[in-house]
Amino acid sequence: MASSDSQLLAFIDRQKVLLARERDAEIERSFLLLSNCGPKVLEQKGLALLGLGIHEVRIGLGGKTLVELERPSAYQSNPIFPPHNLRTGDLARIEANDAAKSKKPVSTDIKESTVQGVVYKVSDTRIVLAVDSEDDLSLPERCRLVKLANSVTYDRMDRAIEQLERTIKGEKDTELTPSIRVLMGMMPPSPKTELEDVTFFDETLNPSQKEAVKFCLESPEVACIHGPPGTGKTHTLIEIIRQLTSTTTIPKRVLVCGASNLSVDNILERLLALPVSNKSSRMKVTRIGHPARVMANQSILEATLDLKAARTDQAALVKDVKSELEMTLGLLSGKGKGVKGRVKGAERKKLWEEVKALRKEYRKREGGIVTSVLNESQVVVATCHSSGGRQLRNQEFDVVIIDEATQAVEAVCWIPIFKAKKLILAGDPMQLPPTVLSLDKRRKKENKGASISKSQVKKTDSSKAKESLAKNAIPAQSDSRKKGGIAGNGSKNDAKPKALVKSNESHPSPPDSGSEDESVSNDSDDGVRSDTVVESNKPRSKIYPLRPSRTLEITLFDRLESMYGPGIKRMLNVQYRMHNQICTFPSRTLYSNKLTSHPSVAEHLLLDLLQTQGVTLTSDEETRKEILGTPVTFFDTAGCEYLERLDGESSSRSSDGDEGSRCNENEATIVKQWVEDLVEAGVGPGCIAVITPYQAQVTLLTSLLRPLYGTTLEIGTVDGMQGREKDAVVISLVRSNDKREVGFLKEKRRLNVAMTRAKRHLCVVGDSSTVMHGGIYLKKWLQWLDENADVRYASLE
Ligand SMILES: Nc1ncnc2c1ncn2[C@@H]1O[C@H](COP(=O)(O)OP(=O)(O)OP(=O)(O)O)[C@@H](O)[C@H]1O
Repeated sequence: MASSDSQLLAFIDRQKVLLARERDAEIERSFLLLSNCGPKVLEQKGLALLGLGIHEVRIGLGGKTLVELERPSAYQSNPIFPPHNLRTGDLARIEANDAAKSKKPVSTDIKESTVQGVVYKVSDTRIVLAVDSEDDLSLPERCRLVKLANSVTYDRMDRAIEQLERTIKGEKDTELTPSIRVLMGMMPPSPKTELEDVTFFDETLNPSQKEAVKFCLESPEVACIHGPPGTGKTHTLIEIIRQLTSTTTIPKRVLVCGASNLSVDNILERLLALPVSNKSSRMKVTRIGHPARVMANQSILEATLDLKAARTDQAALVKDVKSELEMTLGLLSGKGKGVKGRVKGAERKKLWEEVKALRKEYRKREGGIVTSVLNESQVVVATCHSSGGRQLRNQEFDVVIIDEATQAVEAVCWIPIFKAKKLILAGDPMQLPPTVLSLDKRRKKENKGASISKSQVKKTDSSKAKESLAKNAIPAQSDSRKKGGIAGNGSKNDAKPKALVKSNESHPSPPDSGSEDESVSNDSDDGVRSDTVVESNKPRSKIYPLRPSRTLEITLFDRLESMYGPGIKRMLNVQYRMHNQICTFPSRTLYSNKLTSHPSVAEHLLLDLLQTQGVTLTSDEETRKEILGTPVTFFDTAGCEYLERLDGESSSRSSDGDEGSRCNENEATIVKQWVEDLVEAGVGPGCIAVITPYQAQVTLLTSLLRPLYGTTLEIGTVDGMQGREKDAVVISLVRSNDKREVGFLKEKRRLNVAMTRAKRHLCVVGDSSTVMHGGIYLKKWLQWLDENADVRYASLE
C-alpha cells in the first residue's frame, strides 16, 4: 500500500519536530556551559583557548578570510596549546581576552561577539578560523577562541527535509524520482534488472559479497548492504564503485558519502591504491572537505578539491585577486607586511568596500575552477554533511553511496540523496546508532523516574537471586582467589565456586539461534519493527506503510528494512576479524546465526601472532601458553563486592549538566593486572585496547596504565572504537549496583561493538550477578561467558 498524503506529511512533520528538539538540546548544552563557566573553566574543559594573538590574516578557498591564531610569547611561555576539543568544522568565536573578566562566564549573546567563524585548520601551535563575514573585522589584540554550538549541520538537515516536503508536494524543481518515491513508501522497489554475467574486478570476493555487489547493480532505485563487523563492507563498496565507473558497462558518476570523515577517507584510500594499467585508466576521484580534516596521507591530500584546484592552469587567474585581497586585509588588521598600526575612519570603510568587491571577483573565478575539477571527476567523496556545501550545489550523479548509514540520522542522508538517481546504503543496524543528544536527555529523565519507582516499589526476583548468589559466593571465592590469582589456573570447571556453578545451571540457556530475544530492548518501541535479522532475500509481499519515526535514532536503513523487509538488503556473512569463539555469541544473538568466520581467522590466537613475530615458547611456559592460547577469558567479579562509584556523586549532576559517570577501582585493578599479564606474555601494548562504557572509568584506567605503556596502549569508550579492531581487547563493564538503565549496559548494539573489536583475544571483567533493569542482553552474554569462556576469578594482589 503506497503512503498516503497524510502519512507523508506526518513523517515530515515528525522529522522537523525531532530535528528542532535536537538543535535545542545542542544549543542548551553549549548555552549552559557558556553561561555557567568562566573562560578558565571552559579552557579546562577543552572548549576555549585563552591568551591568543593574531598571527596572520589571509584568504582561503571560497574567498573566506582565514584568521590564524597562536599563543604569542608576550602572553604565554609555551606556544603549544593545552589539550582542547576545537576541531575542524566547529563553530567558534574570537573575543577579547580581558584578564580581569577571566573568571566571569563568557558572553552567550551572539550579537555581542566579535568575530565568528568555522575552525579551518588546527595544529599544536596554530588554529585557523575561516570567517565568512562581509563586515568589518575588528580583531582584538589579545583574544581567546570559544567553541560555539554549531548550527550549520542543523540548517542543512532542515533544508533537506524542507526540500523533501516541497518535492513531494510538487512545489520544487527537484524531480520526484522513483528512488525518492521508494524511500518514502510511495511505490515499492521495481523488480531487479537481472545482469547475466558480472565479471568481478576482485575475484577473491566471497559469495555473499558478490551477491551484494550484484544486488546493488541490479536494483533500480535503492539497495542496502548489511555488513556485520569485519565482513568486508568497504571491500564490497570498492568493487561496486569499480563496477559502476568501469567502461565495460555504461560508466556512472558516483557520489560516495559517509557519516564520518574517517569512513569516507578509508574508502578513498582504498580507491586510490587500486592498481592501474595505465595513467589514463586511473579513476578520477575528488575529495570534498577541509584538507585539515582529511586523513594525513599524501595521496588523500592530493585528491582534495583544494589541492586539485590549486594545480589547475586557471589557478593563476585567482592568484592575483587573492594577493590583492590579502594585502588589503593586512592593512585592515594591522598585520600585513610592513604595516604599522590599523587603518581607521573613512579610509577603513573604503578598504572594506574594496575587500567586498575583490572577494566577489575571487569567488567567481574560483567557482569556475572548482566546477571544472568536479566536472572531470567520476567519483566524488564527501561526508553527507559536506555534500551539502556550495561546491556540489549544481552537481548531479547517477548513484549515491552512503557508508555507515546506520550511524547517520535520516535527515543528514537526504542531503546527498537529492543529488543522484539511485541510492546504495551500507551499514550494520546492530552496531552503534547515531548519537542523539535530545534522546539522551529524555532517557536520563525517564531513568531517574524509573530508578526511584522501581527500587522503592518492590524487590524483583532477580535482585533477590543476586543477593543470595553474593552471599553464597563470597567464602568460596576468597578461597579460590588465594589459590589462583589473576593469572592462576582458575579455569572454569576446576576452580569455580560451587554456588556459582549451581546458579549458572539454573539460568536459562543462551538465546536460540535465529531469534532475537523478545525481552532485549525492543526496537519496535522506537517505531521500527524489530525484524532486523535477515530472514530471506525475497521481497516481502506485504509492504508496511511509512510511519513517523519515534526518535532520530531510527535511521533510513532501519526504516527501509522495516517497510520492505529483508529483501531490500543483502547481508555479508563471512567475517575476517575474530576468532570463532569471539564471533559465536554475536552471530547467534544478532545475526541469525549466519555470521561465519573465514578459515584464515577462525582459529587464530595471540600465540600465532607471536609465532609470526619469531617468538617460540618452550614446553615449561605453561602459564604463558595458557594466556596466549585462550580466545575468550572472563573475570567474573560476582560476590567480590567491587562496588562502583559515581563520579560527581555528591552533586548528582556535574557542572556541565551531565549525569555523573561511573568508575570501579577494583575492577580497574583487575584490568591492569590482566594487561600486565598479556604484555609479560609477549603481546605488544600497541596490539591491546581497553574498552569501557564510562568516561570516569577511562580516566581511572588511564591513570593506572598510561605510566606503564604510554599512549601505545589504547584506552577508550566504545564509541571511539566503532570500525576499529585490535588483537587483544579487554572490556571493563563497571557493574551497576542500582537498577537504573545505563546506556552501554542496556544497549545490545554498544555491547556488540565492544565485543567484536577483538581479533584473537577478548577478556571481559564484570559481575555475572549484576541484574540491570533492561540489561537482559548483557545478562545473557555474561551467562554465555560463564558457560563458554575461560572463567577466572578476580583477585586483588
Ligand atoms: N573477500 C575477502 N577476502 C579476503 N579478505 C577480505 C575479504 N573481504 C574483506 N577482507 C578483509 O577483511 C577485513 C575487513 O574488511 P573491511 O575493512 O572491508 O570490513 P568492514 O566491514 O568495512 O569493517 P568494519 O567492521 O570495521 O566496518 C580487511 O582486513 C579485509 O582485507
